[in-house]
Amino acid sequence: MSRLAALPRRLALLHPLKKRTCAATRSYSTASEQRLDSRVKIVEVGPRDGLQNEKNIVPLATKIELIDRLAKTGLQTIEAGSFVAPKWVPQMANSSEILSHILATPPSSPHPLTYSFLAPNMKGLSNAFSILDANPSSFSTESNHLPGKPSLEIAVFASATETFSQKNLNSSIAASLEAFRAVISAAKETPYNLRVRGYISVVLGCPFEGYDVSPHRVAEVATELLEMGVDEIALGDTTGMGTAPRTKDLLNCLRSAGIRNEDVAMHFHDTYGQALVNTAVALEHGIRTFDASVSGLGGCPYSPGATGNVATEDVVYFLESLGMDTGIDLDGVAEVGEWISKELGRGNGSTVGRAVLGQRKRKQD
Ligand SMILES: CC(C)(COP(=O)([O-])OP(=O)([O-])OC[C@H]1O[C@@H](n2cnc3c(N)ncnc32)[C@H](O)[C@@H]1OP(=O)([O-])[O-])[C@@H](O)C(=O)NCCC(=O)NCCSC(=O)C[C@@](C)(O)CC(=O)[O-]
Repeated sequence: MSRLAALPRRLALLHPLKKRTCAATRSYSTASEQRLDSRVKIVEVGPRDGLQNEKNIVPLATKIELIDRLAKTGLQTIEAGSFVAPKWVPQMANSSEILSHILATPPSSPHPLTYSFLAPNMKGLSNAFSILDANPSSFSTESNHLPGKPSLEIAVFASATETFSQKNLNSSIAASLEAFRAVISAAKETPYNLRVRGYISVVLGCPFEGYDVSPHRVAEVATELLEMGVDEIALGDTTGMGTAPRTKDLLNCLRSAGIRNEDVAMHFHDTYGQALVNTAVALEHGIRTFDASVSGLGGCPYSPGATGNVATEDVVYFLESLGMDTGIDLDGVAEVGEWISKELGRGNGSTVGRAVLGQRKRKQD
């Protein structure tokens, strides 16, 4: 059954549960949720979330090389750009060129590849559509898989707090959700039939409102996005303020609200060094999709003090050490991480990346 066909049943489940309190965490998960599946999906967000905060404009050729190199490491979903207002995030201004490149010369890969682009409003989505219209038959859709042609995904991004929503989108949470409704429905229309991801930022701490972020509010926003038709909710610990107990409480709250683990991705930043601990909590809870950024690049321009996403190399090493299967070549990602760090003139932010490359060098010496 397709995801869309499954939606009404899921919504029928969600509605009566919407007002459940988050205390009701007992025995709600289904047998399939409890089954410990060892396959984990890593969403590489380096080329977008990782680069968007870089002060100096990264050359288009470097961005494209980064995306192409990452696609050869076994990563199957790569967030490649962002159709936002350039005066808000100048670094993402050449996302049209990036999308054009991906469609014109998709990297050869034994795996199907999906590229994701943020679009906060219809203006951003129209800009993405104009590239798709100029390149028909160059991408797969949810309903029409074309061998060797990448799939595309659009991501909208809501917030769990009003202050962050104003700072990031210049609008209230409610107004942003109304704008997303149009984006989601247009993205899903024929001929595009695109997958849509719905981010929720600052779910475990807000740079303006502190630790007091209500998990109930997160569950409400997630429910609204799912009702609008998003295929996945990505929970952003934008500030890295999340801790193990609070990650657990949040996920229990979402479960109580009827949100399925398979509809949830975790997006951890490592500002306080808690990202892998929180990853373990989410994994134990049954989550199987995690965002990460090569060499720990990143930080949100509208979240002062937030540092990078958890490094892809660290997440891969950690998950594989637990017996999980990421399908990613650790050495390959470590090389990309070292390369992009040098290109950006910064240190490699991945502990594992440095260790892997250091060990290789010692062997060679
Ligand atoms: C939503 C707006 C546009 C509202 O911003 P606004 O200023 O209220 O928008 P507006 O409608 O008044 O338009 C202002 C100007 O921008 C243009 N414009 C308007 N929209 C677009 C567009 N899509 N693409 C290109 N141009 C656009 C529009 O045409 C106009 O141009 P002008 O008439 O001045 O020449 C703005 O707030 C914005 O772009 N915000 C994005 C901020 C952002 O990208 N933040 C980072 C991503 S979120 C994140 O990183 C967190 C995440 C996802 O990683 C997860 C986590 O860790 O939490």
